[in-house]
This record gives sequence, C-alpha cells and structure tokens, in this order.
Amino acid sequence: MAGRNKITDATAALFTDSVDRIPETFIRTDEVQAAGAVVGEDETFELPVVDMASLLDPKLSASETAKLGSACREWGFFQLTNHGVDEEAMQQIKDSVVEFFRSPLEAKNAVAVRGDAGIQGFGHQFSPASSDKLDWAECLLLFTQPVQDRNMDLWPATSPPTFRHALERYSVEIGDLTRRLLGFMAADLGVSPAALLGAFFVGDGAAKGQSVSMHHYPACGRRHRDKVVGIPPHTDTLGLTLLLQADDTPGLQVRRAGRWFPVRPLPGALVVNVGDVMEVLSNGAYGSALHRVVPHAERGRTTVAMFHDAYVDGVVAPLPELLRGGEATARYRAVGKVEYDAGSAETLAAGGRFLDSLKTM
Ligand SMILES: O=C(O)CCC(=O)C(=O)O
Ligand SMILES: [Fe+2]
Repeated sequence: MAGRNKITDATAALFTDSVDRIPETFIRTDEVQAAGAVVGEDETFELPVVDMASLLDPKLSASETAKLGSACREWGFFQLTNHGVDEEAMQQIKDSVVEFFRSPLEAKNAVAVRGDAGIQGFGHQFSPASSDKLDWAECLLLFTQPVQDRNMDLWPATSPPTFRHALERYSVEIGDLTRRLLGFMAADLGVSPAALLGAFFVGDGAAKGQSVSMHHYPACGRRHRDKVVGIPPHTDTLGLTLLLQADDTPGLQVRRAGRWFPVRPLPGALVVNVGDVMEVLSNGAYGSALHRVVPHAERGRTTVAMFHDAYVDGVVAPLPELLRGGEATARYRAVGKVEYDAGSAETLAAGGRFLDSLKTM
C-alpha cells in the first residue's frame, strides 16, 4: 500500500534553513531529468481561462460553456475567474493554512498521520511502496464531507485557532461552486444536470465525498532546484479538483503533447482539473491530465486542493445517458466504487494508473 510518512525533526529543519547538502532520500535528479521538457518562460501560451460570470450571463453563457467544454476536452485543466467564492472565506482559508504550515513541527505533528486514521493527517504526500524517495513538501490531508466522515482529532484546534471554522466554511463554498460548475459541464456534455450532479451529490445536497490536501512546498534553493520533486507526475483519481494557490508562486505544471506547461496563477482565480472518475463519467470526452509540482528556488508555495468524489449507485461507470441509443459504446468498464478505491490505492502504490485497466478500447 502507498504510505504517508511523518515529517521528522531533521526534515523540518531542512525545510526551514537553506543547507548545502540534502539527504539522498530527497535527491531525484534522474526523475527530474526523465520527466521531459518544460515550456520556457519566453514562450507564449495560455492555459484555458473560464469565466464564471460569463457562464452565468445569458448573453455569454453558450460561448463560455463551449470554452469550458474545450478546456476539459483538450487540457483537462483550466483557471476559473469570477468564481463567486466568498472573498472573506477565501482569505480565511489562505491565512489559516499558511499559518498552520508556519507553526512549529510539534504543533503540526499534533495532527500527524497515524496508524489508526488511514490516509488522513499531516505528513508527506503518498510514497510508493517501492520507493525510498520523499517529496520536497508537507501535506495535511482531511476528509471534509460528508460531515460524519470528519475526524476532528486531525483538524488543528489551536494552530491556528481560526483553522476549523475557515475549513468548514471553505468546504461549503467549494461544494456550491462545484455544483454550479457541473451544471455547465452537463450542458456541454449533453446530459441532464441531474444525472451529472447526482454522481457527485446526494439528494439533500451534501457531497458524496469531499476531501482536501493542503500543501506546502518549501523553497529549495538554487542549488537543489533540479534535484527535488514537490509532487511527482500523477492524475487525480477522484471526480473534480479545485485548487487554491495562496499566492502567485508558480510550481504546478500540466502535461500536454509531451511537454510540461507551467500554470501562471491568475490573481483570485482557482485552478480546476478533471479527475479520473470524471473522465470515466464523461465516457472519455473529458480527459484527466497528468500534472506535477516543482518547488521554487527562493519562495515557499502553499496550496489547498479540494477534491470531489463521484459515482452512480455505488458504481464508477460512464453516465448511462451518454450510452443510450446511438453508436456510443462504453470506453471504460463499470467497476464498483469499493473496488475502484482499492484498485486506485494499489496502483498508486505501484506508481501506475488504475484508470488504464478500465479502458475497453
Ligand atoms: O499543489 C498543487 O499545485 C497541486 C496539488 C495536487 O496536484 C494534488 O494535491 O493532487
Ligand atoms: Fe493532483
């Protein structure tokens, strides 16, 4: 199984002070080199930008929905502007998460990953069982919805005192935004909003599953820039991801046509990406894109990635509406949600992608 390692005193010291030599476990020069070319600073390109205000404007909605659709089909990634998330809620979660990561290790380890709490808690992200390498990053992972799945023992209570309230509020805001966004994705896919929304939310409006990974990528110094990895290349295994970047420090890169495209954070925007389950639901119309994080030499970077899970009647499968009549055949075999989660965890540990085993063509 993929494990999550605790952050040790030695690692915390490494993340705080610039040092000449870093331990072997963080040195991954081969991986960095093998990962391929990054699109240069001087090259002009623009990750798709989708504007929620335009989606909601009756005059502009049709063309903006087409833009949203093409972003999900061509990139699996876009920046979302004018998303309508309450500004105070955004500021509170940013401040709380930044403050959490600034706390002393002892305070952070009060909510550390531990044997009886599964994947939740503070530590490194996932490390494949086969690897002794560690990411240049620390991560607090928590389940946020349904509310009864919360493990409050792992929600920081005092470091900082604003944390719990900020996360609760942000969880509701992102749930609402996801719901709005899915309505437009349904229109683009040509399915009823109820069908797509029903995969993500239960009747009373609660999310079937919402979780959050809060990340901090410490500055790695010029010397170590080409050796360390923030998060290795992966796709997100759930339905949809909404990413908040606490500031404009770059680091996220998206794979397209054999190269890495750096995301240049737009002020106030959220980054949205299609996960593996959404690729399956859309019967392959939308693509879940490979992405990774590269630490910055001089600046630390803090992000909040919120994930929404999705399934229909306990099964991960293409939406039935997309297969009805016509020529469409299922490009993915249906798999029980329990089997999907177990399979994802197992292939993640082996460094593979469970989604590939579901493809029928
Ligand atoms: O921090 C980021 O920019 C991306 C995080 C991410 O890819 C993830 O949590 O799956
Ligand atoms: Fe991701």
